[in-house]
Amino acid sequence: MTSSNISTYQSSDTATTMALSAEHIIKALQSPVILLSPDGQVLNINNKAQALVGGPVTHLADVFMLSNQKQTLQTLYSRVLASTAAIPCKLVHARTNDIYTAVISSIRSNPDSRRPDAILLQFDTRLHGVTSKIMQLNQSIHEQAAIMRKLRNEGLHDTLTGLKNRRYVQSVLEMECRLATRHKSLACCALLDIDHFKSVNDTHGHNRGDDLLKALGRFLLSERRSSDIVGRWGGEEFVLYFHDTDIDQCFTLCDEIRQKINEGALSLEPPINCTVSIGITQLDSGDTLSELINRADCALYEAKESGRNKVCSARIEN
Ligand SMILES: Nc1nc2c(ncn2[C@@H]2O[C@H](COP(=O)(O)OP(=O)(O)OP(=O)(O)O)[C@@H](O)[C@H]2O)c(=O)[nH]1
Repeated sequence: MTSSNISTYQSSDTATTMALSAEHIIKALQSPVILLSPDGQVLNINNKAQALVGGPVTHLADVFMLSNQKQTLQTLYSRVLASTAAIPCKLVHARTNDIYTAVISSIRSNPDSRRPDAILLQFDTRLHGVTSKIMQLNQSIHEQAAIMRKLRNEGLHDTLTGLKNRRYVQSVLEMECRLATRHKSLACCALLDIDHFKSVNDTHGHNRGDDLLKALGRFLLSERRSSDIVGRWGGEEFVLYFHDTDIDQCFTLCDEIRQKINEGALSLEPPINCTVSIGITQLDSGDTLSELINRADCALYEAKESGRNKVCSARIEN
């Protein structure tokens, strides 16, 4: 499910915010998870759940029925709406007749609210430990919902490039660091800096410098996979965050970006010669945001010092 699908869901603004903010958390979980609206509409589904149900799905009832014929999914939803505790259930896949064990629980941004903002369905073949994982996820969603509300007030975007701004990326990466510690997730962070940007301003003027920054922003967005995060870190520096990506894959992705920029992919008219240097690092369990960024920054420094127009990778100290 893409964020654009999610944002078309209009019935509850809070549910939409939660679905968006839950996206990273749900993706990081090791078991199949579906986030539902209170009427069973699918707001978010992670890759593991998609593999289980056989592809994207818009409504839970399209794929599953309850294994107990006397109940309907609607009665299950009613029980969940009335309860704050997780409820175990068994679902039958309508196409394969396979039975799945799952836990379904309500998510409330306000614990006093009678109606939940969303419903979480987590499948588990072992079931052991699922409830505590749901508690963690609920907590994370609440933390994220609070951050998202704060960010909404303060502005999420960089006004020049339209990319996510530094404050937004910092908040999201802080959350990613906490999740990585809990769930051992695989991810990489990159800092990208335009080479000799001062001389672009000096030679072509500040407005053309701005045009270059905007073109680079557009290009980075076009190169981004749907799960990646791209933001302007400041000045002529950009930050990229890649989920489910190890350091070798990150190197390949970033070196492709570097090469394309070197070959004129920014399509400015009239053209401006531009190269970039990139420092990359893999997220390490227990990382703080500043540790992660410092490593990427050291690698960027190395790329600049060793001649620019290259990608350098930071090693994690043991
Ligand atoms: N046009 C424009 N220039 C900016 C903006 N933000 C920062 N800059 C300029 O970016 C330049 C950065 O220069 P330096 O930090 O010396 O770096 P550099 O010239 O890119 O050199 P290296 O990074 O070492 O390759 C400065 O001249 C800033 O004024 C902006 O929003 N628009």
